Amino acid sequence: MLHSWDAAAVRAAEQPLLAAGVPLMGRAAFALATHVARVLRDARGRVGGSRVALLVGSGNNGGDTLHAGALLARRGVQVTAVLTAARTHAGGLEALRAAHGRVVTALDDAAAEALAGDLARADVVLDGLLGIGGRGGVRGPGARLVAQLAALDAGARPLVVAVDVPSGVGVDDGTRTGDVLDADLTVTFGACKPALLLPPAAAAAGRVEVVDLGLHLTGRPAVVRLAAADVAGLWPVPGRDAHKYVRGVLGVVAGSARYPGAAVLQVSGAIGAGVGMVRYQGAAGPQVLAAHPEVVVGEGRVQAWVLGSGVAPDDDEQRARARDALEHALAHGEPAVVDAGALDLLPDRVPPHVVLTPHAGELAALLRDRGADVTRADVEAAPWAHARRAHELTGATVLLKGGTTVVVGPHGASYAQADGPPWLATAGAGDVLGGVLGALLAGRASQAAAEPTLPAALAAAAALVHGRAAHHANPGGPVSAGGVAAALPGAVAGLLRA
Ligand SMILES: NC(=O)C1=CN([C@@H]2O[C@H](COP(=O)(O)OP(=O)(O)OC[C@H]3O[C@@H](n4cnc5c(N)ncnc54)[C@H](O)[C@@H]3O)[C@@H](O)[C@H]2O)[C@@H](O)CC1
Ligand SMILES: [K+]
Repeated sequence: MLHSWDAAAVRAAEQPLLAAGVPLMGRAAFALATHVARVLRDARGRVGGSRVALLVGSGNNGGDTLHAGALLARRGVQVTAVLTAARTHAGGLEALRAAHGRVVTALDDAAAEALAGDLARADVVLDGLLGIGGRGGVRGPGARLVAQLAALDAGARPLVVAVDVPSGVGVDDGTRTGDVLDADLTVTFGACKPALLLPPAAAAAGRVEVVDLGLHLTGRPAVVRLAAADVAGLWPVPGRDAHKYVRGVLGVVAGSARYPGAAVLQVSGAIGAGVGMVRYQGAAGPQVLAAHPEVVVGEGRVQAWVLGSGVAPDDDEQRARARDALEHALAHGEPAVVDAGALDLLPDRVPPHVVLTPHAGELAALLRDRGADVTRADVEAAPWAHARRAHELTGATVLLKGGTTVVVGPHGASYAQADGPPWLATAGAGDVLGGVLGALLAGRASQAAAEPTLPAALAAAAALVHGRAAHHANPGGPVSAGGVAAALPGAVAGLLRA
């Protein structure tokens, strides 16, 4: 499990150590230089004689970068620091000069332009413009340097190591403003930051290395990412005396005569994830039974529900079934996944064991229905903020689908999972995910209703398993939603062994 902490929490944790004279910047710079040396060795086969350029901003992030540059210069690296602000960390600058590093300034756009060639020839560029003190996108000549580097062809671009965070990202909310230099590696200090997990900023971070500075971070982390090893603790693994009812019965109200595929895929997801039994309601019964003879079609007792996938707005019959099921679930404390065509059936407030699974467009519509002036693009620019808003407005746990899945529950529970390959962006994949999550909620129904933050953890686990199954389905290549569902049992088994 990877925890991230916002800038204020990191600063608060640094304070007592700084007061006690612990050389945090020295530790950070040493670790940074060690990682950069490793990058140079891996990419160029040597450390001494290679070229490193430092993009240096006005604060301590620039200080870290200069101190690391000094350590690299002492190992024979040709280091050039580009100072982008009138103010520069004095100790860092002194250390670099003492180590015979080259120092140039880019205090206006013309000077920044003139350095384009120098930067492009570097083996590695360290992005030390802004760290946790950055506000908004990079401004001033630093922005020009970033734009020049960002415009280079991938093959001609130096490797980029971001210092603490890629400069210009919203450290605490994962947004990004203006040009951000995509890093190959981010070396982050003291703790992971939300921007390194959350979309869209996290895409700029590359691989993330967290340097332990000995900070004592308390309270709830801002955003968490589950790892493979966390799944076994959340998964409803049957005991020796289990039977299908104990293991959980999932009611599925999905698909229609026109869209039977959504129902088939959702049921495949639930069965692949190991649900005890599925009861299906809707017009796609024949197709569901043809694919899964173990399914029972019709009403009956269930422990949890999945509602709305592939249910068209004009399908009055299926919408009525979804509405009845949702009312039943709410009246009886049964967990429910509410997807696509059932999202507009939600009452004003629901408990957190109701899990909404919208994509960005559906989340925007849900927020608009509740009076917010929000577009799909707004949601994509700030997914976490909008998922939180939806949780606050409805009370539900919210799983926002996307390349990185963001989950928000009560008491500040937030997850960002990036486990699937981009190939997973394929028709029907979301239906499979709903089935997986339904299986988890059915298997742990009474706990999910009693522990307000458990549904969020289960939703994150479902996203992780779904992503893993996509890798299993066809490593490195295209996948179909059906293929992902078929790969689920193997993926789950692998994770339970992890
Ligand atoms: N406090 C400490 O002892 C430690 C701090 N560390 C480093 O210090 C960093 C934080 O340092 P600071 O608080 O000095 O902040 P930063 O270095 O992140 O930057 C703040 C400076 O940038 C300017 N600035 C803010 N937004 C800008 C924008 N959009 N465009 C251009 N300039 C902008 C501000 O005027 C300020 O001078 C961390 O990210 C980390 O790299 C590490 O050395 C570990 C220990
Ligand atoms: K940075």
